[in-house]
Amino acid sequence: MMAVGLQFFRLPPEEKEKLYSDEPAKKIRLSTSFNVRKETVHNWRDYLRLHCHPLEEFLPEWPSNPESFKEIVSEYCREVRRLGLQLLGMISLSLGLEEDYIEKALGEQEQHMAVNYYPQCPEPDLTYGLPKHTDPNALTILLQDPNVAGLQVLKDGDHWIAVNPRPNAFVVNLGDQLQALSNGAYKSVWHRAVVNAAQERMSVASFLCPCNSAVISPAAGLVGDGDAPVYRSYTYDEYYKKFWSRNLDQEHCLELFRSAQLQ
Ligand SMILES: O=C(O)CCC(=O)C(=O)O
Ligand SMILES: [Fe+2]
Repeated sequence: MMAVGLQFFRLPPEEKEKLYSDEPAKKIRLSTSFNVRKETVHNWRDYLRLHCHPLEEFLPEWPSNPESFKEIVSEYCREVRRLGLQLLGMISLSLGLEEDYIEKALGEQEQHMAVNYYPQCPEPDLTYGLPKHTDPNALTILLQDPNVAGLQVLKDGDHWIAVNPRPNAFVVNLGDQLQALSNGAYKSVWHRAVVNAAQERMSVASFLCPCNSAVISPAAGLVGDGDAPVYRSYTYDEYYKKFWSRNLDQEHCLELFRSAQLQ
């Protein structure tokens, strides 16, 4: 997966330009930074963003250069989805819910992928690959460059720790929707990617996302008995639009969805 991703970013600019777009709603696009339409300070990142489910719907539009791209990346996407759904089952159980609770609550989940490419940066102290953010979706499965560190997570709200790559391991991030569904029991982690002067870096993030019409609210089994719902109900469509209308490093987007009683 990493190798074919890197081959893609090594293509000549004229070839890559055909896929360039800064329109967040586009389902297949090559872009840069995070949201160049909104932000005033750009980040040191290029990324290829693909919608991946249902595969048959999107595959025809995926890059056909490098030649092996579609085959390798589609197999990767299928496997990652299987893993993600298994994890959601385990997370449901860990909350004392039915194993299929979260999967049902999220509806037929979309799956998006960001193939991130962070070039060597001559002045890494002046920028980020990705600034501090939480992922807006439900669950993120991140494959890191095995040889170059860069991911950091915020611990106890006040210091950053490096999550260095481990051979053959994924990093799993819980996103905003699992924080909401679990009524805050699971936290959507603040994380960022730093860049360095010596080496380029890659990461591949696979995002499982609720279907747009899914109504997200704290699981009924987790509220009551003195535990008020921390978040109000909303559709994922509403959440996702709000997320992309903002800058990445503002306050937690979920803060805007707190229930009225608790504000
Ligand atoms: O490059 C990384 O390690 C982090 C990527 C990430 O957080 C994202 O794509 O949302
Ligand atoms: Fe992220």
